[in-house]
Amino acid sequence: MAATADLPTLKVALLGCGVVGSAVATMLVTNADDLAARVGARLDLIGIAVRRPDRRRPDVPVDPALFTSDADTLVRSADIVVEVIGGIDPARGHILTAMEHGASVVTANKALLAEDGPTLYAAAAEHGVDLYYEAAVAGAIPIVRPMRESLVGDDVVRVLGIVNGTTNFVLDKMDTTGAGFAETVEQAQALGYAEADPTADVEGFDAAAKAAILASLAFHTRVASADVHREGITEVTAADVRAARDMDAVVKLLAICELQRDASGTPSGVTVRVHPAMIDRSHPLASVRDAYNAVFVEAAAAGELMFYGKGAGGEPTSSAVLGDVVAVARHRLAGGHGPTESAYADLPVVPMGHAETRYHISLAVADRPGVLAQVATAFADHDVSIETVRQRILGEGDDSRAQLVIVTHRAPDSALAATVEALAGLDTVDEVVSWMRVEGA
Ligand SMILES: NC(=O)c1ccc[n+]([C@@H]2O[C@H](COP(=O)([O-])OP(=O)(O)OC[C@H]3O[C@@H](n4cnc5c(N)ncnc54)[C@H](O)[C@@H]3O)[C@@H](O)[C@H]2O)c1
Ligand SMILES: N[C@@H](CCO)C(=O)O
Ligand code: NA
Repeated sequence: MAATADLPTLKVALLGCGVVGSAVATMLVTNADDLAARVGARLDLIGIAVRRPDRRRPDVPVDPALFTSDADTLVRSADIVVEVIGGIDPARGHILTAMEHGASVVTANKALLAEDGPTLYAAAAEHGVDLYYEAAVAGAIPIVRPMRESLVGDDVVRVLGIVNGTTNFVLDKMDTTGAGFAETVEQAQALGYAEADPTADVEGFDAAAKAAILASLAFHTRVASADVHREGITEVTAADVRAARDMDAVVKLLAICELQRDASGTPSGVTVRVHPAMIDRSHPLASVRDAYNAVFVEAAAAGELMFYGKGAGGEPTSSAVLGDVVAVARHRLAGGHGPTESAYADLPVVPMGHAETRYHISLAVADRPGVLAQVATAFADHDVSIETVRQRILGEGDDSRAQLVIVTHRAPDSALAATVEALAGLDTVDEVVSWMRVEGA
């Protein structure tokens, strides 16, 4: 390797030394020569801000004197600040201070970007620095840079993502073992996938933040976490998973970002939602197993693309962070900048009721003449067109019951909700056993 000792130096400050931060620090130190050769400058780790600087960290091969509890002072003297503390504050304040003092920022903080990304972008533009965040969506998988750069000449029309590893692990295990939700979450915790408090994952908050970031990038508009329709996986039952199997589908927690157009074909809004959905086993996303992530993108000219890999874990996530560090370091040396915020389209986020998809509905009904006609009328009354109906007779005689499984054509979510309410009110319907959206067609 060519000597790198004489190269110029860029000062890197690391904020946070947890799962991601410790892997980033390790890579910065152990790969120092290669990184220097790739950047054209040595990346000098000048400090690591943590809550408890005195704690021993034998796994992190750095000089213990680098640890400090004073993040505010540290960021003022850096060229590049890597923020892997997480959460909104104080991470936001440190990033803004860093930018004010001329540092480019690399962050993995999806929560902050999805809550207040425009403030960070504005500060980066004001101070002429970079804001990079590949690790914030789907960990190691390159998806932010493809959306911001590779696909920016095309028109993205839809993004379907499995962007949370914990929930994918749980749903995959429910599918392969037939087990219920609670016992599968316990297994995920035992294996270290799910946190002790798995709320952010299983209730879809983590996926919703990633969906907001993806939608903003895909459609050149601002979408925040609060704009995302969010349903988690806590209500998914073993029966739902079996019902999906019966129609050769699998249940996934999907992040779905779609462009809506008016009658003239002009983009008129976006829908952004996170919820469990059935997806046909022939769809590429159905093959995403265990805790893996994948993002399926449909673009006008490129057609369909899928990005697949590890969405979490210290080392995989640090790969994305280091890629960003090299990119912003190169810009500093060459005197250029990466992309700024692109929100010119300024599209409204349309309410969930306007989102259109297909639905799987399972009903317990009486087995007598006219039942099917009544059920079909409830769908027709709400302009929801039925694609398939399957009936299974349960029991015999006057009191025999039937299970009806109906799959619809595409319909607005509000129409489906009204149909389900009408079905529940029919005297021939014992119960709307379950309903779930069907995606990917
Ligand atoms: N863990 C993953 O797999 C993963 C994947 C993608 C993105 N991320 C994101 O990376 C970020 C970090 O995640 P993590 O899993 O490493 O978290 P973590 O909890 O393991 O680490 C957080 C670190 O920040 C430190 N910290 C907290 N508050 C601080 C403060 N006020 N000042 C200084 N240090 C402080 C903690 O001491 C700890 O060292 C989060 O934004 C997370 O969403 C994590
Ligand atoms: N908790 C997340 C990883 C960090 O985004 C997951 O399970 O995918
Ligand atoms: Na990524």
